[in-house]
Formats: sequence, C-alpha cells, structure tokens
Amino acid sequence: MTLHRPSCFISTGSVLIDLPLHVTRIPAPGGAITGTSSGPAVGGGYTVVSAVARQGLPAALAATLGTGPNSALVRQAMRLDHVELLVEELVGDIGTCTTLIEPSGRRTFVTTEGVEAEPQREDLERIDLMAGDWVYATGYDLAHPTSCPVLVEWLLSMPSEAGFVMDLGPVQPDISDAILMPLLRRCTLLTGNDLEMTRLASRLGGPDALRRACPEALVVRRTGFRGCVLWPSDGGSIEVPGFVRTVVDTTGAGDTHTGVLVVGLMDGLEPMMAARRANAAAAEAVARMGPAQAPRREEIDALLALA
Ligand SMILES: OC[C@H]1O[C@H](O)[C@H](O)[C@@H]1O
Repeated sequence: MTLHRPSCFISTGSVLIDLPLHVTRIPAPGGAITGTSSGPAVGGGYTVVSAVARQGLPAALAATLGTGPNSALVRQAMRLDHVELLVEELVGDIGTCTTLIEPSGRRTFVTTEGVEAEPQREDLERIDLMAGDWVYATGYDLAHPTSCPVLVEWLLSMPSEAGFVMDLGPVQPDISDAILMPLLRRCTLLTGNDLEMTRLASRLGGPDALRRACPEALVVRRTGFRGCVLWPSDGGSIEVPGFVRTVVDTTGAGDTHTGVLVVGLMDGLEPMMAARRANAAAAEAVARMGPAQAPRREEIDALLALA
C-alpha cells in the first residue's frame, strides 16, 4: 500500500565530481598553459536535484553511486541538501568531469567515467511513483551505452500521471530515433539550450515536426542571459526575459533552470511564472563559482522583488 506523501522530484541524471580549472583560454593542441583550480565539487546530475531540494521540495536521486571517495563527497552533499538516494550503491566509484572555465564563464568538459551510469533494473522497478511526482532524465544518460536500455525501458513504463522532464543535453545527436521518439512522445516538459533545440528541430524536419513529436509537452528553450522561450502544447510561443548578472561560471546553470522550472510547475504556477523564477535562479547560478549553485527559494524571491 502506498501511503499519501508529498510529490517528489526524482533525478536519474548521472552524478560526477567536477574538477574545475580556471584558464585564460583553451590551450591549442600540444600547447601548455597554467590555470587555477577551485577544488572538487559535486556536479553532473546532482545540479538539477539540488536545485529542486533548495526550493524545499522532496528530491531524490535514482542514479548510481559507488563505494569510493567521489561517491562519499556526493553523499555528504546529499545530507546537507536533504536529497534521498533511491538506489543501491555499486562497488567502484563515480567518475569526474574536468571543467575548463574561461574568463567569460564558458566551460569545456572532459569526463572520465565510473559507475554513475549503471542503473539496475530492480532498483528502478522498486521506485513507487505517484501522480504528481516528476522524473528527470538527461541526454547524457539516454545516449549512454550502459544506462540507456534499462533507463529508457523504465521511463517508458512510468505511470502516465507522473511528470517526465527530459533535458536534451550535449549528446542528443547520439540518441537513436527508436529511443528518442517514444521518449519525446512521453515528455511533459522538454528542455534544452538554443543549440540543442536547433539541432533537434533540424533532425526532426523543423520546428513544427518537433512540436508534433512531443504533443503533450511544454517545450522550453533556454536562451542564456536573454532568458527562455516557452512553447506550450496548445500553440504559440512566449519569450520570458532573463536577468543580467556578472557571469563567473556557467557550469550547471541550465540544470538549475530546469530544476527551478519544474518546482514552479509542481507548485501549480503558470508556466510563465515558473519560467521567470527559473530565469532568476539561472542568472544567480552563473554569478557563482562551481556546479550545483542553485539559490534557495527565498533568495529567488528576493531577486524577483528587486527586479
Ligand atoms: O550540467 C552540468 C554538469 O555537466 C557536466 O557533466 C559537469 O559534471 C557539470 O557539473
């Protein structure tokens, strides 16, 4: 029997430990430069789930962690943010992402893989989803050879009352049509940045084809400091202006945007209001160093009150 409980946000996004390196420029092949390091930080799929938790909503991780020191850092962050782990840990450790951050805030990623993308079928099947819960998945995992088949099968078997947010992520071109199309049809919310949305639209045959591919979804295109564009399922498009902040590091800003956007929708806000909060949160995140830099609910309230 499932007892009544508050709705929960569940992220399947692989968690990595980020190793940020601040550089004046990306070195040429074979070149050598000096940079500064700001130490390890919990990143990857943690950025979105922490953004939700910091708004005070129940948030959980359904991505695999290991027994090693990188995973211990994640568990420490989860305790602080009150994020629950829904799956068993595996022997081994999660990987790292070296992030090269230029003075403009632009980031370049180099990932080493660990056990972060090895979801176990029985772990996922134990998750008791309810109407009102939201599940998040990202293009990185949906194109990943290990996580993909198990994850996709589980996502497509979710009860229709649960929300499903898919973020396109940087590797969307690697997802096959056989996987992409049913997932798009299942989406409640589809998010991505300018480049990812443009790529998807051209892959499918244009913006109208994209709209038809996810008939139920609110599509949200992030446009950096300009904010975002909403594309509701019943037609039209709405631009929601962004907030200008001094950019320090853009790592994880898109994930912060998605997390806060979903919280707004879970709270019952109109999409425009939810997007306004998400724009404010992302603007604050880029003004802070490191991944998983989402502001708390009251900090977003304060930013909006000043705007
Ligand atoms: O989405 C942001 C994350 O993507 C990369 O995988 C880094 O880990 C970073 O924290």
